[in-house]
Amino acid sequence: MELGALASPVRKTVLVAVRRFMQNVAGAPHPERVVGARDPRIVTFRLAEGHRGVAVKQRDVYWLLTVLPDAEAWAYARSHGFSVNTALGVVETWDVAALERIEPAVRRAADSSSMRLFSETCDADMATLGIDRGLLRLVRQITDELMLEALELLLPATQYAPLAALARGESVAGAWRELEMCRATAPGPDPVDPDDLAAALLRSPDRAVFVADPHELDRVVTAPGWCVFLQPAQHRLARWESHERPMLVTGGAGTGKTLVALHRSAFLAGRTGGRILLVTFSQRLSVELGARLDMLVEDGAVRERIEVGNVDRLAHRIVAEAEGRAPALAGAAELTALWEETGSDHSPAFLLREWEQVVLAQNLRTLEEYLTAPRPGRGVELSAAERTAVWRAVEHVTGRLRERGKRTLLQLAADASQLLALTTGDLLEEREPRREPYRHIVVDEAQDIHPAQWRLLRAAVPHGRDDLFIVGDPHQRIFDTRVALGSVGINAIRRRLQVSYRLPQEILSWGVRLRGGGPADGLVDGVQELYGFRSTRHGSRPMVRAYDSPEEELTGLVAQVGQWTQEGVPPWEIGVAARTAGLVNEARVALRDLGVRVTTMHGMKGLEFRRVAVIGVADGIVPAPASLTPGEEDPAARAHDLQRERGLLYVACTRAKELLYVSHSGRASPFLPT
Ligand SMILES: Nc1ncnc2c1ncn2[C@@H]1O[C@H](COP(=O)(O)OP(=O)(O)OP(=O)(O)O)[C@@H](O)[C@H]1O
Repeated sequence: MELGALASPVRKTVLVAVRRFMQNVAGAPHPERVVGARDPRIVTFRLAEGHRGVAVKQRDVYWLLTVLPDAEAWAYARSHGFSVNTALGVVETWDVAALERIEPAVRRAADSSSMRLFSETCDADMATLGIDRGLLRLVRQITDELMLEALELLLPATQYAPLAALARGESVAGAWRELEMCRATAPGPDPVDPDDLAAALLRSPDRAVFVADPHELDRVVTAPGWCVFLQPAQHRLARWESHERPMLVTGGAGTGKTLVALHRSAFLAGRTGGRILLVTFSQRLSVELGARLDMLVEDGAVRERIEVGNVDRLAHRIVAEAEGRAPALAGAAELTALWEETGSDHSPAFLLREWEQVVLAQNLRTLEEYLTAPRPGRGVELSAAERTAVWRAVEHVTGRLRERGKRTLLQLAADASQLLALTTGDLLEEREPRREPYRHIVVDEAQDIHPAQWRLLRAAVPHGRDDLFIVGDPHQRIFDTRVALGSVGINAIRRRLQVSYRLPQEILSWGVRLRGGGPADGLVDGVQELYGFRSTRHGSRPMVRAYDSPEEELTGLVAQVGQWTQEGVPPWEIGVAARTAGLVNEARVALRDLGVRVTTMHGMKGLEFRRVAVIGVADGIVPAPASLTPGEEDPAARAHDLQRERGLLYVACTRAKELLYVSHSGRASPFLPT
C-alpha cells in the first residue's frame, strides 16, 4: 500500500479509519463489493474524503492492497485479479484488464505464424511449473521470445520466470529452479491450496504482512518499506536459509546486502539467546548500521543482544581487556619513518604493502615461513636474498614498534585473534564470562576486511550452525584487501543477489561499463563478473559534463545542485563526491549555502541519495596518481591499484537512486565509459 505517498492529513484519516475497522467499532468503514470486478473477492472502503482502500477479502482475512483517490481505486478494483501460484503457493497479482486488451494482438500474430514458442512443453509440465490455467491459452499462442518479453510487465514474476527460462531453452527442471528463486519461505508439509489466500499471503512476505493490532498497524505504516517488506531472494537469505557452514552473500550495488545483514541479525537475535555481532570495517559505517538496526528492531531485549561495531574496535577491546590498558597505535607517518630507517632498497610503500599483504595476511611468523610463502598480488619476484632483506626490515620495524609499545591496527587484529585462540574452546558455555560471547557474527562490506581481521572474526565465534553470515561486493573494494575466505578458514556457502533496488537500469548499465565489466577478485577464489546484475526500474541516463577549467566545473556544479534544490529535492537527498580532499573542500565552500552532503569517494561507501554529483573525474585525478604503485616497482600491484581506484569511482557513482551527474575539466578520467 502506498500510504507514504498520501498527503499527511489524508494519511492520518486513513489510519484512523483502518484502526476503527480492525477494532470493529462505531463509525468503522464498510467493505463494499465492486460491480464489474474481475475478482469477486475485491472490496473497497471509503477511508477518507475522496479516497478509498482496495482489499481482497477471503473469509475473515482482508488484504489491503492500496489506498487511492476514488476514481483510481474503482478502476484498480475492477481491473485486477488475484491468485495463488499452484507450484509455490505465493500470491499473484494480475492486471486482468490489460491482459484482455493485449490478447487479440497476440492471437492475430499467432494466426500469421506457425511457430509456437512453447510447443515442446506439455500441459502437465506447465502445471508443474505453476502456469495459470487461464493464462495457458494465451501462452500457447506465443510465437517467439519478443512476444513473451512484451508480456513481462503484465505477468506476475512467478509466471514470467519459468516461461522465460523455457524460452531460453532450459529444461523443465531448469525452469523449476528459476521459479524456486521466487520462493521466500521454506515449503510447508501440506500441498498448496490455491483457495487459501491467507496461507499464500504468509508465504509472500514481499507482498503482505499480517497486522494483529493497531500498534502493529502504526508500525507497518510508519516504518520505512525496507523494514517491513523483503524481496523473496532477500527474505530467504535473511530469515529462512540455515547452514552448518558460514554463508557468503555477494551482490552488486543496491541489491539489499546491508538490508539482508540487518534483517539477518534481527532474525538471529529473535531466535537465540546468544549475543550477535553485526560488524563492518569502519566506525562511520557501524554507526549507520546501528541507526538502521534501531529502526528495524522494536523489541528492546532483542536489540540488546545485537552489538554493532567495527573490526578495529573489536580488536582494540579484546587486547585492552587482556592487557589491562588501551593499546597505543602507531600512525602512518611514524610507520613510514621506521621503514625509512631500515635503509632497504625498497620504498617504504613497497615494504608496507609486503608486510600487510603477504606477512600479516598469511600470519607469517618466521623467516622460514616467509621464504616459502606465496605472494599473491605482488608482481615483482623476490630472490631468497631479497626476501631475507625484506624480512630483516620487517623485523626492524616490528621490533622498534614493540620498544615503543605501539602497534598498527592489523597487528592489533592479529594479537586479538591470538588472544581469542588461547581462550576459545567451548565458547557457548558461559562459565567464563570474559570469553568472546558471540553466538553469531554478521559481516557487512566484507570486501574491505583484511585477512588478519577475518582470522579475528573467525576466532570470535564458535564453529556451529549459522556462525558467520557475510555480505559484500568484490567490485566495490576500496582498500587493498584481497582475501579468499577459504584461506582464512572460512569455508562459506555462496549465494548471490542480482537485482538492484537502488539503481535505475540506466545508471546500473553505465556503472557496469565503468567498472569495466572488469573482473574483481577477493572473497571467493578466482574472479567474479557482474553477469546477471540488473534493475527493476528505468530512469535517466547519467549526465557527463566536460568543462574547460576547474572554475567552470565548480560553477557548473553549483548550478546543477541549485537546480535540483529548486526542483524540490531536499538537500539531504543530494550527495556530492570527489576523489581528493582538496576538491571536496572547494565544493563544500562553493555549495555551503545549499546544505548538501559533500564527501570524498571513500566517504560515499554505504550511503545513498536521490541525486548524486561526482566531480573532478578527470585524467590525473581519477585514478589518483599518488595511490598508484609505479609500474617499474611492481606492475601487478599497479594493476590492482587501478582496479581499486576504478572500484572507488564505481562506489561513488552507484549511490544515486534517481540521477547521476559526473563532471571533469580537461581530459576525462580513463575510467569513464565513452
Ligand atoms: N526489500 C526492499 N524494500 C525496499 N527497498 C529496498 C529493498 N531492498 C533494497 N531496497 C532499496 O535499495 C537500497 C539499497 O539497499 P542496501 O543498502 O541494503 O544495498 P547494498 O547491496 O548493501 O548496496 P551497496 O553494496 O551499494 O552499499 C535500500 O536503501 C533501499 O532503498
